[in-house]
Amino acid sequence: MTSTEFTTVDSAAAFVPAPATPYQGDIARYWNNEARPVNLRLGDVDGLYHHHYGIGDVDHAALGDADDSEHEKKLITELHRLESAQAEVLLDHLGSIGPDDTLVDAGCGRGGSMVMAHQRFGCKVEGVTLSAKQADFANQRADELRIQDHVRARVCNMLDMPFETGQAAGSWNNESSMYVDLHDLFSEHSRVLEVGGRYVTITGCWNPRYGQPSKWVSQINAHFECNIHSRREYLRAMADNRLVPQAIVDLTPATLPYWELRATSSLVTGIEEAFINSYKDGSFQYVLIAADRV
Ligand SMILES: C[S@@+](CC[C@H](N)C(=O)[O-])C[C@H]1O[C@@H](n2cnc3c(N)ncnc32)[C@H](O)[C@@H]1O
Ligand SMILES: CC(C)=CCC/C(C)=C/COP(=O)(O)OP(=O)(O)O
Ligand SMILES: [Mg+2]
Repeated sequence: MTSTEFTTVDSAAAFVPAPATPYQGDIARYWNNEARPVNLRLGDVDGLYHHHYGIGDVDHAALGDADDSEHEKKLITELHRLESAQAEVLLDHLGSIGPDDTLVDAGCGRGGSMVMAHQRFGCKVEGVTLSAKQADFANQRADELRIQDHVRARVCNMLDMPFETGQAAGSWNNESSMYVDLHDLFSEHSRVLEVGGRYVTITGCWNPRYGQPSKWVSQINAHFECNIHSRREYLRAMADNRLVPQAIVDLTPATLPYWELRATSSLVTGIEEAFINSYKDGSFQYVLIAADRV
């Protein structure tokens, strides 16, 4: 076998299943083509590549003066620090996970959260994404870190995961639940989680108190080809699928500093205004929900 054949066989792209729906085909294409500097340059800071947003206060001392020649580099490092802080908070809510446990990252992107989970708990982490490019990227990072026996991404639909019933001690969606029907999603998490297992999501959701999705929420949906759900829909779909919330944390005030900082950077993508305005007018919320599988 030539080295080229090895590359093909080892690549997640060699095993790409047909998309379950035309929409999922669109989403696979979207993430296969994604290469925004706001994601790649932040990931280059320490090799943890995220496709989620940040939380926490900005460290203005670390940023230095705006006319400092290193300012942009410091700003990128700071945005990345806030994105990793977000993943740490998600992992904090998984409860006690041991090295013999398996975790499932549903919609794992380039795998940054999976690496962090393995580094924290020593456990196995299985990720799924629709994008072969993302799965290859995540698996290459795992190889480079020599944790490929514990961290693995594959191309598959999170609504139909190749894991056994009750196999996972914990599972999560980090900004990936707005691509699927929530009843279907929580039914599948409920299946793969052991009884007593923990599910965690961090997500943007529209606020039922606002009434309907605001124009900013509609703009975010159009930008990412996703379908943001309401907070009420999350709670209802969990209740219908044996997932009992133990913590509901409104992270909206904690994520605003990230967005306000990002809006000043050279890496803006044009979606910053929609996030800032919808968080400020109360139509959109950044929320963590941790639930027990009962
Ligand atoms: C915004 S990214 C989040 C990535 C990752 N959770 C993170 O925090 O970096 C959304 C991810 O959801 C995945 N996704 C969307 N719909 C999916 C589905 N039906 N099955 C599996 N993955 C899906 C995409 O492929 C992408 O990896
Ligand atoms: C909170 C909500 C509604 C999220 C939608 C899902 C999404 C696209 C998350 C960030 O991905 P990214 O890191 O690739 O986006 P960006 O390029 O804007 O940083
Ligand atoms: Mg990003």
